[in-house]
Amino acid sequence: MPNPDQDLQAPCAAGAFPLTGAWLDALIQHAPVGIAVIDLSGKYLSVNPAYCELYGYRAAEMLGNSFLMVFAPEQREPVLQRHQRFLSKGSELKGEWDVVNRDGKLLRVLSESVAVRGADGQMSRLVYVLDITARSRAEHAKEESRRQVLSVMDALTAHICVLDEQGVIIKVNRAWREFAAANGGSAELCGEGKNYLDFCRQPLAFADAGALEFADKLTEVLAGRLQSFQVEYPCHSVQGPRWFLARVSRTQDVEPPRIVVAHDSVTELKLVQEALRRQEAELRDLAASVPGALFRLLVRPSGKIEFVYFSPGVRDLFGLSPEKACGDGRALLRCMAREYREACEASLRRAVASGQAWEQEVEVWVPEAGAGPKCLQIKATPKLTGPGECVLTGVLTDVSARKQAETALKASTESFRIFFETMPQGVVYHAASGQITAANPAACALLRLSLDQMLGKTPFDPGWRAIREDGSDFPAEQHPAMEALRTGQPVRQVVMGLCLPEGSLIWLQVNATPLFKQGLLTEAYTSFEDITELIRTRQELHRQASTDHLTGAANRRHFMERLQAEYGRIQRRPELCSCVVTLDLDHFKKINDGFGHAAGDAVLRHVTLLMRLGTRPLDVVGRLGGEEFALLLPDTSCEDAQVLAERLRLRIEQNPVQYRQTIIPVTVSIGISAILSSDANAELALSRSDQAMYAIKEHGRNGVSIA
Ligand SMILES: Nc1nc2c(ncn2[C@@H]2O[C@H](COP(=O)(O)OP(=O)(O)OP(=O)(O)O)[C@@H](O)[C@H]2O)c(=O)[nH]1
Repeated sequence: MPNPDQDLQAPCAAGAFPLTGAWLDALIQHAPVGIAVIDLSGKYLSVNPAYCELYGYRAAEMLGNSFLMVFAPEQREPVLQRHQRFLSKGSELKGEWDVVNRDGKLLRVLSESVAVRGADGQMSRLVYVLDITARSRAEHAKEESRRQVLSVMDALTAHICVLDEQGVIIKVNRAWREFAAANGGSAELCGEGKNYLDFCRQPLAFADAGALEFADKLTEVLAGRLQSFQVEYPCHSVQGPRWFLARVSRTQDVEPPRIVVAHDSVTELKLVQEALRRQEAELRDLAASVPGALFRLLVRPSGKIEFVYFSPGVRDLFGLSPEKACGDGRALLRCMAREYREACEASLRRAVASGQAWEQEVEVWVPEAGAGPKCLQIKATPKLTGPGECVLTGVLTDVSARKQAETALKASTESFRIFFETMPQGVVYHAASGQITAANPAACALLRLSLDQMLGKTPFDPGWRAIREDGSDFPAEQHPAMEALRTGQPVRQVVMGLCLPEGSLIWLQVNATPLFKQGLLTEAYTSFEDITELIRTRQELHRQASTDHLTGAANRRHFMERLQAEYGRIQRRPELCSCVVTLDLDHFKKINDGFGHAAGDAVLRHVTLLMRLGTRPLDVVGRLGGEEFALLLPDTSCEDAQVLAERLRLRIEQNPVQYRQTIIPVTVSIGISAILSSDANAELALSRSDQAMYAIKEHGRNGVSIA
């Protein structure tokens, strides 16, 4: 805007214009610009057509009226003052003004004034007015647009600069300035007025070797041979990795041409891309390491099923590449028998409808992927992705081996069950506690018990009295099952007598085997068979072999065996005391001779019976030969043995043998000896008792003597 004060200080040039009325009128009427003459008070003295047209008034409406009519009310006072100061002091008055035309429309005018003196000698102002509204608006719009461009540029996070065709930086935005300031003072090198091309050609300008390539391409754009290009480059800082995308483009339809360079940070994008790439790589590794094949399939709203992903494992399963498997779903279906296809599709539809996992086992036949049918397990999770559209992600696993094992196991289990049920041997399973968990029918039959009566019982149950072959108790903790559970070792061929609830005694041969699960001893089973007949036969044979057939007493060999065993026991435990007794019939020859040999035999049986009756079951009554007998008295002192012998002697004496009608008196001579651990052998004790017995013979017989 012109400075009114300055304008008014200018010297008045009114005297320099020799105007006459006619000349002035002609000038005003024909001038292409608006011209008016305004007197000191502000009244129009003259207006030309162009002036009237500019403001939209007729000349009659203006002449005689104040020129302030074309100003907005708030401008009128200062405008009038300037007008009057101009005329009173004299000067040029020019500048741009905002005025208002008759329609109230705002106009921008350029005016220039000169002071002229009229014929009456009064000073008037002659003003030339040019409508510059359009130009002003255009300039304003341009300025506005420029400001907008700059503010937009400043608002952008991209670093932007505008170059001229020589590469000189005309404008940079705020981000550019800030980045330049924050990165090693490059503001001096790439600020406004600097040549950006020169900057790019410096080593380490903003990137590495890519900078030269960038500069070359920029040169092409500057020369107009390339419209635009973009290049991504790393520009890492101490704070971390950074990447930028530089975009260069040449403006079109703008003169002179401008080149816009924008550097966008794509670090975040790059990091996300990098993370995605890593994730995808991990997923690929995972997919490759998963046995079988990962897959993803899409069920369209139309019901169409499309495989959209397969991991490379599909090649092993179907002999197809992942691409082929995705592209040709039918190739997969062709590998399935019809019933599997239908079952598979039905279960898939159910999973999609319910949102539940899709699980199915199918048998496939893939000639390309090796011989024989395969059993594949499908497991997938559905996820709705849109109305009626569902994606299922899952895994296909070859479970043929497992299936075969299951089938084999099933067959084996069935075989075992049949075997278990029908085998003649009894089989009983014991838990680690010893409790019976299973028993086969043979076991029930052998033990005369129902399954219910057996389950839960242990060898410690009082109802199970077990004995050894020698008649001694078989402790429950030594039961083969308990032995196997305790030691983890199998126990073989143990003979066990079982006193059954009904009272009978059966003999079993028992084997026990520990069973392990994952290295832990969890149970044991016993198998047994009835060997009662065998044992009885054996016992009979033994009895026969060890028994004197006439009297039923132990024969000499058996008696000596028992004496030997007792001697061994005494040697092991010298604190114990056992005795051996020798008993010889007195004058037996006379009985034979007097009553006959049969009567002698009867006497021998009679004495044996009395010996049996006078001793304990664990004592051994033996016939050593002829009319000589012996007793083995375990855990018996010499005193006790003497009492027993005396009682026996008396009983024999007082109970003569009745043979037919004959009473045959019998007496015996008895010798006693302790079995000493210090003896060199078992026979020594017998020898001492013999000597004691012979001593009695020598002293009249029918007596007892201790060695
Ligand atoms: N009836 C019978 N007699 C037998 C048997 N074995 C041996 N004898 C007889 O037993 C008799 C034993 O006689 P001796 O050795 O002289 O003894 P003893 O007559 O009892 O005289 P002392 O022993 O001195 O009192 C013999 O006559 C044998 O024949 C047998 O199994 N049955």
